[in-house]
Amino acid sequence: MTYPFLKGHGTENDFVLLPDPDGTAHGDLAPDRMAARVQALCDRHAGIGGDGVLRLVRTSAVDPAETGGSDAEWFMDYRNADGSVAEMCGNGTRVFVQYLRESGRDTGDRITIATRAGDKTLTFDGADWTVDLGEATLLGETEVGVGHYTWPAQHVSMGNPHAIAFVDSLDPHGPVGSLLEAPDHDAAVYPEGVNVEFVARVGERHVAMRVHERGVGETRSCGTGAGAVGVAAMIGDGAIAPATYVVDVPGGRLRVTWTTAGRVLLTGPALIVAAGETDL
Ligand SMILES: N[C@@H](CCC[C@H](N)C(=O)O)C(=O)O
Repeated sequence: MTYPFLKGHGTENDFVLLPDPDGTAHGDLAPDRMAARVQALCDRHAGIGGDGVLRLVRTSAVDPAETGGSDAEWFMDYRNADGSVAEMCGNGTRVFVQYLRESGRDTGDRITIATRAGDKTLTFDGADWTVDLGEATLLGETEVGVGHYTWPAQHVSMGNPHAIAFVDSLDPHGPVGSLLEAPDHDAAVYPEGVNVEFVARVGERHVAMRVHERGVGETRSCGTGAGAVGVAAMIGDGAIAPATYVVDVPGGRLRVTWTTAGRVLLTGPALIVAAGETDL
């Protein structure tokens, strides 16, 4: 049996999109088989390839325990490439609404979708999407490590967990290395795993980052990570809200605004690049 898919990315954080409006296309799959399907779709050699899967399903077709009883029409069912379920995906939200727009399912410039981390509202300025990620929760200091190097890190939740370490250099030949393996972290602080961002200062209100994502590996971008990094950098600089920082990622450029109300806004592109049918 085949089913439709699309491929899209936001600053090269890439996703397989699975339109499943009434929740029946994959609903027969037990959780372990859905995880296997996600792994097969995301496989870069034998599958379509992606950092994760975005299943697009009407909120009314999903257990309210997962959607938080949201009134939004669409629920973003996000899964990492290893099949694990995550609370949120910042880049994924932009790609999700870009698909809604291109498919004519919702042509508005302002769209609210449900996620496991609550409703997220996105606005379109004609080129980029801005997602209101909500408030960052600052959870204190921890430590991350690569090989025999360790760094102090900020523990920030954007609905999903992040550890942010400021470093002198992001060079893969330097201490941060190739990030082929997950950085060391405190399992007591992060029992569900963590997304680790390494950040270098580039200039005034301008930083660059590399990220090792939980459930994926190193990716070309992480939207919730960029949001958390922006806030950590602003706090480090003693910046007064509202403030906007540029966050460079290997796959492009994102902008992060911290509003006077304490909300974190993430702005960047979203592209749908392919569509087809698969039997994976
Ligand atoms: N790439 C995403 C984050 C995806 C989820 C993450 N790997 C996790 O497990 O928390 C983003 O753009 O935010």
